[in-house]
Amino acid sequence: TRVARSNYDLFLQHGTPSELFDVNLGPPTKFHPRTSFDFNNNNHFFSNGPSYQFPQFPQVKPPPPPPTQDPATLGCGMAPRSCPKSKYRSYDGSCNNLQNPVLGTPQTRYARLLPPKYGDGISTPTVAKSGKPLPPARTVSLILYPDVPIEDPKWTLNAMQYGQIITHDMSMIAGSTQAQPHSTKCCSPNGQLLKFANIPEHCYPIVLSEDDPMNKHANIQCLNFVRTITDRDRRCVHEYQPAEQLTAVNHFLDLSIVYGNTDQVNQQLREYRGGKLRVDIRNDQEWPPRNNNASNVCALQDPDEPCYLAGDARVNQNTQLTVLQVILLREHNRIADALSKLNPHWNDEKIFQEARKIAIAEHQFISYYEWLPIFIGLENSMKNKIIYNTHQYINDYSPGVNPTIINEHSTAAFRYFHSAIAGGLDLVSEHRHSFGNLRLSDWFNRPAIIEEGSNFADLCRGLGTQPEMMVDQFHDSEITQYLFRNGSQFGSDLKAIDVQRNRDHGLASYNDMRAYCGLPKAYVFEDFLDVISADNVEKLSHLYEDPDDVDLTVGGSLEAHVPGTLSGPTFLCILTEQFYRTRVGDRFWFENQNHEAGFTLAQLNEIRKTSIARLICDNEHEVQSMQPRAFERISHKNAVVSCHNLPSVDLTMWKENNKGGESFYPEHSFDFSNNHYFFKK
Ligand code: HEM
Repeated sequence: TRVARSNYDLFLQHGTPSELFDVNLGPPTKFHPRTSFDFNNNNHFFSNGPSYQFPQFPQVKPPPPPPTQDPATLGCGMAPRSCPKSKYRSYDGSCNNLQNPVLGTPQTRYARLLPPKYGDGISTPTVAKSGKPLPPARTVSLILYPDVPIEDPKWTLNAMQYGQIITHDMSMIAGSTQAQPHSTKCCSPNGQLLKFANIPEHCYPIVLSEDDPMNKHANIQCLNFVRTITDRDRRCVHEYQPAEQLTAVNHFLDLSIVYGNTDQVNQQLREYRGGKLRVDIRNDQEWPPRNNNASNVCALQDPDEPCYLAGDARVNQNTQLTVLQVILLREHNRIADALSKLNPHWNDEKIFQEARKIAIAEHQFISYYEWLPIFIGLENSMKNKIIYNTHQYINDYSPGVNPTIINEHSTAAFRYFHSAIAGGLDLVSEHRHSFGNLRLSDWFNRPAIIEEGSNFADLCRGLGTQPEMMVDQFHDSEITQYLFRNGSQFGSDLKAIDVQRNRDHGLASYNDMRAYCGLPKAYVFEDFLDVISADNVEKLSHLYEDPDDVDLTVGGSLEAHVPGTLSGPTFLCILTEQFYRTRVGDRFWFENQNHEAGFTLAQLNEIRKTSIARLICDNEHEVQSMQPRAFERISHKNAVVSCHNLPSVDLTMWKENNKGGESFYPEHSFDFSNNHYFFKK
């Protein structure tokens, strides 16, 4: 059967609620209206802006940091000297906001919705109200996040995996690779606690109790944990200003995972011919180039195994993440090939930038129109002006909206979806028969597996066939006992890390964030019963001394979901705020009407035909069929069809001077980067 209309067309036709997403929308969500969020509150981003009003002024005087140094040498964001007039994004996100060109660039601070809650008011990890330590992160993980495997009835592993693509595009805590073991060792090589005097700077190890299964079976008492680098570490703050963590990548949703976050990385990735990105060809297929630093980046068992180089350092972290990175890389080259055939007079730079612009737009479209409605709800996304039901431009860019990634979003709310991770990856044939399964922890940082036999196609089909795990409080032990185990019996625990990271970043408490998001403040543990089950409230009351002590990561993850979404109200409020800012704070957002940098309306409506299903089909020739909505499980309403029958972006709309549509590229006559074209005429 031919699927005549794109997912977006169906969405337009059905409006809200849509058959397309087939969600139970439930009653309208109630949370803090976004408009009352105080943008000025976030002005700590601007290092020269007003400093914090935080509730408890330091109870313990921290050692003063060394004198402020020139940020140019150490980071914390440096404004470019000037912003060249360009119709394309920079790689580092600079000059996206012309009023504040450094906004959204790598090595700058995360934003915050609420002031931090450090132990000493300045930088040490959060402690209980009483001053005592909080319950150990690993204990919290063992009690609240056990492995109870429940498959999601509706959504595929693809939905989980694309989520990780989106997060990697938006942020990465500075100082960590989030993959390979950190070079700073906070525990002895055999997992013992170090003597206090021997613990390196920035260590905040996760301590295991005596009855911990890892301790009992392998005598492991300590898991490595290195604190995120802050503006204080980089010495670009004043003496008593509370620490703000830095993110290593640019904040925009701009496929920086493919193109890199700096000019230097981008240069390493480009072929400089035909507008293409560098690839290695093996078995007639395109693979990312080799990483020259393989022994440090990957966990190779044989030095000849591939270890990839991409725009993002985490590309090799897990098998299915690498699969989607390869698909996105191939998509760029596929578009570049098509554009150079259509416009043989374009040079490498022109083809590269136009292909990049199209690939980014497809990615923004898939992220916002296919992925977000599942995770934060269709109605919620529309109501909050995150997506629109239109064939027109959407001119909502606002330079006053800060596109910076919010700490509460990346360190707590967005990590909630770690729950959807599956511990085994299905290998699936063209007939959708699952004939094998790879263990996640066998292949962390070992991407070679995707090149073996027909694995790449089998994994692509697996992404669209295998269900993701239910988004709930349960987590697969592949990530809570075996994370990055690299051949050892045990590894690390991602949930314990998430809880520890919450405290490392001094996030506001769950209770304060609840109140910020419009839920009543809790005075006793029972007050949490409005959104958290009695069983979990009881567990919280045993773990924590006071309702104000409950970590945001923990409380938020136990809330009942808002109908039609995969999140409770507190996380939903944070996620909604972030995705609003990411869209409206991006001058190059694909739906903006921008005579210089945007698309023609005809091109924009081509972009709106793309889908995750077609993206995979177009970039792995052995995959010949796919269900139209590949974040959704196969069913009679979403049956597998031939790839050719899935709607696709017609790239002939990018043929210059195409008389069929509108007048394309009218700006060319003023664009000096293209003056060979101008003068030729
Ligand atoms: C197999 C899949 C995944 C693995 C192995 C994984 C692993 C990790 C690891 C090791 C970290 C760094 C932890 C730290 O040191 O603080 C991290 C961070 C994070 N993860 Fe995942 N993750 C996966 C999937 C996902 C998914 C599906 C999402 C959301 C949809 C997600 C969201 C995040 C976020 C937001 C961060 C913080 C990013 C930042 O540094 O700002 N992850 N993950």
